[in-house]
Amino acid sequence: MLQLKQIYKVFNEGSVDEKVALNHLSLDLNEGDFVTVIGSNGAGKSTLLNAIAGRLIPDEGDVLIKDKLMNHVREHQRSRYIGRVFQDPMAGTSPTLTIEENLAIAYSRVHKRTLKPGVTSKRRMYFKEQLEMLGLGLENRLSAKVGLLSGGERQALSLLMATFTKPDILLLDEHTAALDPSRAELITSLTKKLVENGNLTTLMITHNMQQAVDLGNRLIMMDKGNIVFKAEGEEKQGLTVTSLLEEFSKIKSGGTLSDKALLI
Ligand SMILES: Nc1ncnc2c1ncn2[C@@H]1O[C@H](COP(=O)(O)OP(=O)(O)OP(=O)(O)O)[C@@H](O)[C@H]1O
Repeated sequence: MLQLKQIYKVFNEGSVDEKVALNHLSLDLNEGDFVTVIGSNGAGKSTLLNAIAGRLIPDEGDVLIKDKLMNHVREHQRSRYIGRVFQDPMAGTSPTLTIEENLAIAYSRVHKRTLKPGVTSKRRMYFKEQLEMLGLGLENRLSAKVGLLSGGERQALSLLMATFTKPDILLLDEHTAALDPSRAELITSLTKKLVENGNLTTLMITHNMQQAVDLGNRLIMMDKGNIVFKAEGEEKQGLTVTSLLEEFSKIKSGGTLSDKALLI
């Protein structure tokens, strides 16, 4: 479903600030793979998601979605294939538009040919059904301006907007990190449900080791722009926070390791 071949990205090349953010990274995801992505600050996690989404173009390497080369497909064109949720709950929705209008925009991004002015009653029913899955009562507030929603409600709506069109790839960029613990838990369980229901191929960056262990069927750990540890299948299921920290410790050649090295 997604192939990354030898992706290389350097920032500020030739200057004292030169930084290799992605160092010939390769990754192959099958349909329905749910990969949690961990790694310390500056490891290249967000750059990886930006390269997939087309927000930045790698200096070298290929990005393929469903065997189609994406290197020259711009970010707004790739949004047909890719759903993305950011850390900031304000980032994925328009506050001055209603819940229904926000959903209509997300819908039309994918169903371009079916775009009609206004929201038809059939489509409104569909939006209501989708909102019901969130369990937050938003299906009864279709005409409410999104700016009036709480951070958690807004992030749930962003998640729904990124998933209900069944994108080929779902990118989650620390999407629970800015929420209080109970809301973060809600968004985590919604993520699990929506990804499983849609069998969505997903990459989720997190600094929460427990979340990285609990969610998904694969895990990758990044360091210095490349993948330094990966687990899948039974190995992934058997991972614990302690075993992950031990792996990281080994990779960092025996340095004293605290949770902080990965969490911060
Ligand atoms: N636009 C940019 N210009 C210059 N340097 C950048 C840019 N974007 C990222 N970098 C650098 O590339 C490296 C990788 O950054 P990236 O944001 O991908 O890391 P990350 O693993 O997502 O980190 P964090 O967990 O802190 O979000 C960092 O050293 C960062 O400073």
